Amino acid sequence: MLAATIDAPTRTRPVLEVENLKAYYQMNYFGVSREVRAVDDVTLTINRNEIYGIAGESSSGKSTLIKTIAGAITPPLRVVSGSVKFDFGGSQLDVYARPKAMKAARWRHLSYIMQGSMNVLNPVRKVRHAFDDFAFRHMGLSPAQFRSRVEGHLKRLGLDPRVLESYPHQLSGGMRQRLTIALATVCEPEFIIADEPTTALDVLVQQDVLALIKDVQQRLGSSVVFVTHDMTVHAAIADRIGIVYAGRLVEEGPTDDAFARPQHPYTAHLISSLPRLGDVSRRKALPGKPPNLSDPPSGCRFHPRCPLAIDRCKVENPPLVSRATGRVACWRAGEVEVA
Ligand SMILES: Nc1ncnc2c1ncn2[C@@H]1O[C@H](COP(=O)(O)OP(=O)(O)OP(=O)(O)O)[C@@H](O)[C@H]1O
Repeated sequence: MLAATIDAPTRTRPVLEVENLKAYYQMNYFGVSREVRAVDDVTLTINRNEIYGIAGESSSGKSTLIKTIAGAITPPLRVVSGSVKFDFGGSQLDVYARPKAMKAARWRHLSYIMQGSMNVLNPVRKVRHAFDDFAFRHMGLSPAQFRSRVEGHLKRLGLDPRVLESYPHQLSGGMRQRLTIALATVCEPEFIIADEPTTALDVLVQQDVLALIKDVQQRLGSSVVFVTHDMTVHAAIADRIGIVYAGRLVEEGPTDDAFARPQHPYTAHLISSLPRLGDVSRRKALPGKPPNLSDPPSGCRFHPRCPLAIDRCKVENPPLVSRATGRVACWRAGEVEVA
């Protein structure tokens, strides 16, 4: 389906609604148990036909959030409360109320591009087996029709179908990542989840892979949610961006707005740490370290590192409230300057 055929009300129809989601790692060390609150009360909505980027530094909970959205959780991770609901063209899917339905929806309606392409490409089998193993049974086609569909899909994505006869180790990292994207999209899913889709690729290949994600998203009219700590990747493809700090969503809005007018001091910090052409001055590092998520700070979790913190921030957790173009959780929202 082409994006151009999607009318405006359909485009703004939510395809995913996450409400008050809490997902914790239940750890037990020598009889002492503790919870790592990696996703702590996250509420967000993703619309049809949009690319939503989740940003934040390492260990902020980005991967755990999208794993939880994908229903791909295993112990010690546990969903403590909240809900994740998809609406695939009128058919509702409540991920944690009906986990079996989620299994059936994978690949067909929803695909998940995990970190590292080798996870889905078996090193000792030719690439075509990955397509046979993951996609064939979801497409209701004869083997010959399936093969022709896969080859057509690869060609549309600028890939030579002969690559199906290669072993993963014969291909470059960029090619393997392109194949992972082709694999994740061959069933034309409405929703694509990607974890660090371009990390470990060099800059030029990275641009290629980003263009491919954008192209396939537009071609299918699907929604994409992806995670990366790299703000330049968000700037390149995300329509909207959600900033996560210590397991919580602290700011969300259209990417251009978030970059031009960040409302949260943490967003401002992420943006001001980006290198700028011709600017050789040293970027100011944020003091301190990201908090321990089994014992996070009281009030606003960012307060120990925040240049604008006031007493209220130490005791009261700021709610995520709507602003003109997005949402922000900060008692001093809007008083921020990008250095
Ligand atoms: N399997 C696990 N068991 C226990 N704790 C975990 C596990 N995986 C992640 N965590 C913890 O959960 C928190 C969030 O980790 P997560 O990987 O979701 O962050 P992230 O923002 O995706 O980081 P990165 O960018 O480094 O991948 C961290 O404190 C991390 O140590």
